[in-house]
Amino acid sequence: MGRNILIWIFFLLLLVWKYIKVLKNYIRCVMFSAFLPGPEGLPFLGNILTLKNSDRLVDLGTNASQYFGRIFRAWVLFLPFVFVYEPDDLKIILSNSKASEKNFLYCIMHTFIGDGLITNNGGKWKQNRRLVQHYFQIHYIENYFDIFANISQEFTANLSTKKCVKITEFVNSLVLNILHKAVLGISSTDDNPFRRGELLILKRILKPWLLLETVFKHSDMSKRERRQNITLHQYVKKVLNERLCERKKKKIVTSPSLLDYFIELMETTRFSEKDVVNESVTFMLAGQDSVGATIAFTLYYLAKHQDIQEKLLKEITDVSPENVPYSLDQINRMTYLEQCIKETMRLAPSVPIISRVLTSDIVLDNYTLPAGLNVFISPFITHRLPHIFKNPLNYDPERFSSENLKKIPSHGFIPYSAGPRNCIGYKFAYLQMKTILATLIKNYRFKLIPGKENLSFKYRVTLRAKAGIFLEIVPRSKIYVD
Ligand code: HEM
Repeated sequence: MGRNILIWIFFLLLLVWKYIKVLKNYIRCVMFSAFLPGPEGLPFLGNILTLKNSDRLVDLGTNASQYFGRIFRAWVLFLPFVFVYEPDDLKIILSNSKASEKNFLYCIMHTFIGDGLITNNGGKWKQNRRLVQHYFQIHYIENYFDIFANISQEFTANLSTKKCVKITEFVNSLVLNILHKAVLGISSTDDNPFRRGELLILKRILKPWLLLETVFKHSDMSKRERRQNITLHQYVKKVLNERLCERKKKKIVTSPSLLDYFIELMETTRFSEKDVVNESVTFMLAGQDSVGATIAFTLYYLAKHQDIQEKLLKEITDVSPENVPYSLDQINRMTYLEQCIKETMRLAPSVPIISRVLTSDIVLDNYTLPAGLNVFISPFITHRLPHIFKNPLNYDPERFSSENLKKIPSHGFIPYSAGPRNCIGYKFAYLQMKTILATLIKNYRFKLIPGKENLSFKYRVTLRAKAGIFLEIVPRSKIYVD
């Protein structure tokens, strides 16, 4: 009896100690943030309403360093968030995975995405990242080239030339078809559930009582997200089961998909069947809007800057003068195309913000950030710092020529984040985006439409064009089809 009481007291003290530590950290974060500059907020709500105002967000993102200096804070209710955007500071935070982890905002995504590399922390993330990383080496990625090239060509051949095409819709459909084939090894259909997914993270922050898991799980929003999550997981599980049946029948897979590699891991390592499904869903979602938005934004900037589009066309036709499908080597030689994509990702990074919580104090040049602090890292802000990129609002692919590239400081260009939790799919994304854009630009000229010349952003988890992007498409010559 006496021993039981002692054990209870021990656990109680442990609990009290844990909460005292959390409280102590919270008070340190509030004290630290209270003295930082930042946008004006409302009592109690803080800066929540700013999240609804895309124009204000773009203004803050473009002028942060002029308004606030090196770092600034924003409040979501009583929680402070600190924005860090100078390359030297980012290097310290992003390269030290022991000092920072993904924070509670990624738990919000969990209901929809489920477990996977994006949402996991700790040992599970470490194990799966190490196993999956192997299949993202360039020689594996290059195996997908035929999928990228064939589907791009098929879509380009069927692109109707109209005075006004909603380019965002066209590109998203093209990217989803490619992902289906490359990740799941099947062709996409019109009713596949990945066409309908929606992350409700922003809507949830705008109704902050829904940030409490106990309240959220009874809401319609939560039910909708859980239904979507179940549908996506069931869909992938069905594809996996069919694939496993084919393997039992010893059907030979000529061009393996990512799912085939995951099955290989399942058969040889601790990667479980659940991991196969979770990671496949994660990769299907991670590779969709990010790539789609970058391609659509690039076409917009090329339509706006006809001289740059002409220069790019010259590179494409110099490398590939014949009207025949590209080879991998030709795509790899298109360096100006890569510069154009990078310049798009500088001005319009499709992941405009990522977030971390500090697990220990971090010393920067002028500040010590306290443990427990929620930090926002915004490629959108960093890429618009005028002391890193002169005339930051100008679209100029020359910034990424081999000569000028050396002048960009480490962590000055971070569209894929950096450090151990950087984007695992970035080589996949570059090759895919280059192949799609080279196919489109060789066959069509893209032009702005009078009255729809302006691009205004809206922030979701990915950056989007407010009302979509509409362009005029003019055929260059008769298109080639196999
Ligand atoms: C233009 C295209 C893309 C951009 C700009 C992009 C950007 C990013 C960024 C910024 C992160 C870090 C997120 C964070 O720390 O919160 C990330 C992570 C990730 N990305 Fe991408 N991404 C792109 C394409 C892709 C593609 C094509 C795939 C897969 C096929 C992919 C898979 C992932 C995964 C699995 C992670 C989580 C990695 C980890 O934490 O270990 N991404 N991406």
